[in-house]
Amino acid sequence: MAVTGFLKQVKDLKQQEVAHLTAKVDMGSLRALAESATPAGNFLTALGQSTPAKVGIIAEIKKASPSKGPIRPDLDPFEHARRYTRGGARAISVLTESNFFKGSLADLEAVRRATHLPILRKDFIFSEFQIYEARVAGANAVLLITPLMDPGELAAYIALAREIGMEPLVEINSERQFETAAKAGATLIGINNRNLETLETDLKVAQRLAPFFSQDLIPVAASGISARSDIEAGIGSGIVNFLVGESIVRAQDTEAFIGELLGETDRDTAAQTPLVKICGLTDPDEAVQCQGLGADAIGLVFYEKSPRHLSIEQAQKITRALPRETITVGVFVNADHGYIMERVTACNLRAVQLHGQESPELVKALARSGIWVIKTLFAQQQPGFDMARAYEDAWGFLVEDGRGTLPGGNARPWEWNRAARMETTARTRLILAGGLDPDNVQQAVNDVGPDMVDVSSGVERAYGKKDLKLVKKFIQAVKGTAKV
Ligand SMILES: O=P(O)(O)OC[C@@H](O)[C@@H](O)c1c[nH]c2ccccc12
Repeated sequence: MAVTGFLKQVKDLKQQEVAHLTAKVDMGSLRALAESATPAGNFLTALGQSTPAKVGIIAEIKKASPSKGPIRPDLDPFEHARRYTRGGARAISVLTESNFFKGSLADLEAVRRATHLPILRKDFIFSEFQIYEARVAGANAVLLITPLMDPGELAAYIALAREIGMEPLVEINSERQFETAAKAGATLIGINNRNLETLETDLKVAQRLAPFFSQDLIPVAASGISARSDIEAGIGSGIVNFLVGESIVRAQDTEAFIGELLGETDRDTAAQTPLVKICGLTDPDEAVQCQGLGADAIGLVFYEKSPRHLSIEQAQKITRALPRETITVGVFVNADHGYIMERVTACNLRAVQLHGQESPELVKALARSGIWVIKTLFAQQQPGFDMARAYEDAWGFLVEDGRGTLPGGNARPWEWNRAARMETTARTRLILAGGLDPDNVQQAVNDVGPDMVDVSSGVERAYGKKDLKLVKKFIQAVKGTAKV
């Protein structure tokens, strides 16, 4: 498709860049790598959950732009992604284009380490190479810009992205482009208020095009959104997902600004619903059912003295049965690096939970390989809550009492709110555990405000066997609803 203005300029430049890169790679092995990548999160599912009362904000990492020049050149993608996550963003968009937007794939990789939210790679994509590359770096979605390619190519790239586990966000700026995108098979369609040829922004574009969308298509409004009133105008025309770049990046208080866009008046009551981790599963069917009920994370115990201990083969059966977006967590007690990594690799684990006296060095070494490390800190045992600073590489802290006979899963409630007072450096995630059950979890969540709650015995009928009715009741108590 012939393009003009800025779009032509980028297209020419990027085509050369991509030709140069693809000359050097073996596309077959890159595709194999992309197919085996299983980043957490599902972009389509996440956006599908938005409603007029709870809109989805896709917060963008954008250091500079062609129309504005530098926006925030020193932006740290890792720290910013954490702020977006805490503030309640639904997904994160990362501009990886380097010439005009000063982004990189390394930025996307840093965001991947920082969050469990789904990630969109924003770039000027016109080759399968860039789609594979996005997946390998940890993306759950890629941007495809309709006027940048022929309708046939667009359809092929949409299919390719889905084949390797990503959902494309297909961008349009006119009625004609909408027709092309819909015919090519797009589900998520980004209405860019900014015309990429002239770089002019007009918020009315999304409102004008939204009425064309049928029920099975999801519109996402993008560009120029800077206030709650812009979101409300979008809601008025049937849009419930919004992509926001510059104004979020420039905000003084990122979390508060996202809260404003979401229409939250009281940050405390609007705090994010915690994720739910069901721990100590031993059966693939049960694990799949827990996931189906809304469990975000599944814990697999690799500790021989535990009644819920799994062999590598048993654990593989469970992780292979689960959908890609499930956060699979291997639980270890005083195991060494080799023992842990063998299981991470064989079972394709997303995270590890270290439930003994593991050293800060081990946490650091594991975190370096891109695994999310959850370190357990105990109220009544070492390492205590005062050790948080020493474990600064941890993705999160699981807080437990530590009095029971087993290292975990003792079904004993404790003074949870001691954890709420815990001091951490760059607020690492807080995962509340120990004695939680369907009857007490709501109170515990209100008292502590954790990022995740963890339960094992509280939803069991026997060691390692979950009572699905209790699992459902537990998830309902945390999230207000459970899936059916
Ligand atoms: O910073 P804004 O005005 O909130 O815009 C964000 C986003 O829509 C914009 O970055 C964008 C939309 N489509 C693109 C395509 C390429 C590069 C960038 C974009």
